Amino acid sequence: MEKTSKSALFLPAKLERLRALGGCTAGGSRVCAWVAALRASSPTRINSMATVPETEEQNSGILRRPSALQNFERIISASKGKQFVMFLDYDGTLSPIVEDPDRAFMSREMREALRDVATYFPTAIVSGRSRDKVYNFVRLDELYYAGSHGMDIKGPSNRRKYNRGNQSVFFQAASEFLPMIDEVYEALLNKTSSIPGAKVENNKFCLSVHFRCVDEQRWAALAEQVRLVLSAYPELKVTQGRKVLEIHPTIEWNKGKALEFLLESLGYAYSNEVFPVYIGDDRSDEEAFKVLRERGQGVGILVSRVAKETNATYSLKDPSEARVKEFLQHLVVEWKKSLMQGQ
Ligand SMILES: O=P(O)(O)OC[C@H]1O[C@H](O[C@H]2O[C@H](CO)[C@@H](O)[C@H](O)[C@H]2O)[C@H](O)[C@@H](O)[C@@H]1O
Repeated sequence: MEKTSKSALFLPAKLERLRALGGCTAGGSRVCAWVAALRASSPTRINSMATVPETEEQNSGILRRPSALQNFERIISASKGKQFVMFLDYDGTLSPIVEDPDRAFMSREMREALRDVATYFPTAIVSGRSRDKVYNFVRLDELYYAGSHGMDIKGPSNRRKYNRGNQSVFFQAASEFLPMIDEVYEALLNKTSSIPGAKVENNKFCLSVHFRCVDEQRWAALAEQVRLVLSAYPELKVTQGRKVLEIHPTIEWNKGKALEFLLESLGYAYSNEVFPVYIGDDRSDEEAFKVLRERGQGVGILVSRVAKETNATYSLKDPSEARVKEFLQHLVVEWKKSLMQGQ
């Protein structure tokens, strides 16, 4: 009698699991891996309006980082005598995650908190969005903006208070990729137009393919279109965000490099007098957390409802907006207090 191997016995169950992963039965392991990562990236949608909160159990075994709010005093005492520099991600950190990326507005209160922070500390937004788009949401001229995952950086035009080099800050890491990104954008628009809910966003030096409003059974089909289009562009790579595939040039540049670039522009490249704080919710923010960890400077703060593997030191729990705003407000109050005590 022919012997059935152990792996063959498991095959139907394995296929069933793959099917459950967004209709992932074709397209190879790359597409299935993307779909699996997308499923894990954000709360599951049960209808067009509601989300199911993820639970701690989903990530059992991973310990949540201590709360940045509960450890506020500790952060302040570590920063004594140093210059705070604030770095903030946009989506999911300063604005809530919503279904339509064009409507991810920041609240008036958050804008106020951000404006206050930027009055006292150099402050940068580091986002996957294009620089123009993120500026249009935030609309504060006194900030530094690093769009396209840090590949497009511009400092404030109207103020050089913190810029010790006193030069205006402007840097684009991937200009030569612009025509290619535009070409791939058109191809993706064309190839994904028949998939209901699919959205392709042009973020200038990178692209986002949104899965949030696509039926999960069609996720593999959408991911397969991305794979097919990109097979002609080995110069581009794909990373996963919150129900989004992000397409970037394969260059050694990311949010961590942008953080280093900005610290250098501010005159803090090799300084011990600086205390950078980076707050973000996404995989792409991990590069920046890692840089802080390696420099042994400042703190990375992960915004997340659940415990996750992270290079951040602290965390802020959802609702992200409320917690991030509270943290920024605390910082300003504490700073004003220290100024008064110093007088
Ligand atoms: O680096 P970020 O500022 O966090 O940008 C990352 C991506 O954010 C946006 O997508 C995410 O937020 C959308 C609005 O809430 C949501 O609909 C989407 O599902 C999320 O992935 C943005 O639209 C992308 O282009 C960015 O890459």
